[in-house]
Amino acid sequence: MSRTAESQPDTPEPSDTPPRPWGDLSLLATDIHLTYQVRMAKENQTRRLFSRGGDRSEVYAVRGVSLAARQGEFVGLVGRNGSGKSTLLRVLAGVETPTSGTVQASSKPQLMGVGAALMPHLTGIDNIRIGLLAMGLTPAEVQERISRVAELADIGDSIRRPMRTYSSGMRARLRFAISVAADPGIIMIDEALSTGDDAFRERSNEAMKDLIARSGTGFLVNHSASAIRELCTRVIWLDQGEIVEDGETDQVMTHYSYFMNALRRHGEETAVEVKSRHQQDFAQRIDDIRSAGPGR
Ligand SMILES: Nc1ncnc2c1ncn2[C@@H]1O[C@H](COP(=O)(O)OP(=O)(O)OP(=O)(O)O)[C@@H](O)[C@H]1O
Repeated sequence: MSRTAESQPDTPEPSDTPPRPWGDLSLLATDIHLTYQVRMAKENQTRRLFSRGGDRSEVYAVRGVSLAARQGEFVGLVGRNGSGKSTLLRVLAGVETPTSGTVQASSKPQLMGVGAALMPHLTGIDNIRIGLLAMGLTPAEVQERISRVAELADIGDSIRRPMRTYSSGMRARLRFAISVAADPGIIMIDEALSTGDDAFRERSNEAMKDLIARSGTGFLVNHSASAIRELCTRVIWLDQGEIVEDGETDQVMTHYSYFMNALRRHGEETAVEVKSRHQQDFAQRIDDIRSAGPGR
């Protein structure tokens, strides 16, 4: 997998604005496949127990995904359980290596919570300091942003207590606040926004929108259709590791909820028919674009 940081040209441009060889493109993934090797437990027929040492098998988690994301886009990844959303997100973030395919990004993606490995014996404030330093901020920048992080996390006086005394929700809120404060060009979030009460959800949604408005790019995995509809400008629907449809939020979410309803009410066979129709339409749109050639 190659990961490309934005490169500087040999000759400086006359303007103060640094040139962007990437234009407004921020991430490009090409033909990503990821297969996990798993060992199946062997059933002991007499004792009805499972033991190690069974056959090896493969789980095909991501199959031939290609996508491009631009600045200002907030991309939602949706799909039923096990469809490959989290695996794809980790590959795009560079924390998991695909079996084949490439991911290139204009800046290092920040998978929420990964850059800031929080330490249980340190206070919230110390964790903010260390987390922001670990994500590449200077000590002066850290000092300037500490209060903003504490405000967004909104965990009251607990910010001065050791992290080991926090509830899991408080930890998730602190992690989220640290990740956003680092102002990453590309942020990736897996479910975390569902943590917390309505007030926190509102504040965190606002913080995300601000980040994207400042030319960031976001990716969000979330099972809540309302969170996806509220935040995402575009949605990618995955099933069995493949893209079914990639497009405008309202359209993809309408098709996806139709598929999920079919699955609940009529079972797999009918749902797969619904999915195939949308997948074929999407493939046809891509073919049409390809045969029309580049626009002007
Ligand atoms: N570390 C792993 N080892 C083996 N198989 C894995 C591993 N992680 C994920 N898988 C499998 O890969 C497939 C995709 O999993 P993934 O977690 O990406 O799906 P998901 O769409 O995020 O699911 P969910 O909505 O349930 O969180 C599933 O079949 C899952 O069982």
